Amino acid sequence: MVAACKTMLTQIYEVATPAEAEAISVIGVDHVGVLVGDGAFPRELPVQKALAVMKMVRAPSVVSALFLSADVALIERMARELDPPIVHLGASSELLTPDLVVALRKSLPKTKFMRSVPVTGPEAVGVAQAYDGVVDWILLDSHRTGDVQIGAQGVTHDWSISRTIVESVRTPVILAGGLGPDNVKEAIRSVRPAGVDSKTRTDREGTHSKDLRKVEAFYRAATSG
Ligand SMILES: O=C(O)c1ccccc1NCC(=O)[C@H](O)[C@H](O)COP(=O)(O)O
Repeated sequence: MVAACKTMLTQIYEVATPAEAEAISVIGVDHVGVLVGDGAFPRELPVQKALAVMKMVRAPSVVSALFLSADVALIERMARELDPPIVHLGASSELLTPDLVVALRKSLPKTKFMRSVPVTGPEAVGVAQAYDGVVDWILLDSHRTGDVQIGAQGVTHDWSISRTIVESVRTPVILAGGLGPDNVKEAIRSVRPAGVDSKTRTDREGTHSKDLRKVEAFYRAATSG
């Protein structure tokens, strides 16, 4: 029997249907990631659809509501309507700065916050440090130059930079970017994050719907010692 490593946090995006939400929480994934917004980005769920997905998440799993928008008023309004335990901010670094995140936190005091940080080079260390103590989790992700949002690239980045960040901040770090069942153990060994995230490599090939066998394999690989 494989011993479970209960301390490794797991997070799966993007969960877009009530059935996926229920199944993924039953697997034991800690954070069930739902992409929400006003439709400015592809596949964003509006409030009513997101609520139907969130309703099916079984405790102790919780919902992480991802906003790719940098429109703070929109994020605040939708977060009030959804009331998710976690708001995940995925707008690019230039568009959504730490001072705006601090202001958002003040207006949503009961909500936990996660901030994506693009790991594009050594400058990512300073970007991550600017969020240290500002958010509850820092998510280190791959980024395509010019994108106004961070992530969903399906590719890994330089894990040595991510390791440096893990060693230089106190805030728990979740590693994302090109992770799947086959490389998550190596990623954990290399970076030593508090948690791991997967989107593309736990999708059904060529789609944005989840492959539950891949999700379960990812979860098992991440949490077995
Ligand atoms: O979940 C999405 O659909 C999404 C879309 C656009 C940007 C980010 C998105 N998700 C945020 C995450 O935290 C992802 O899970 C992360 O970017 C990992 O992506 P991948 O490299 O595809 O595993």
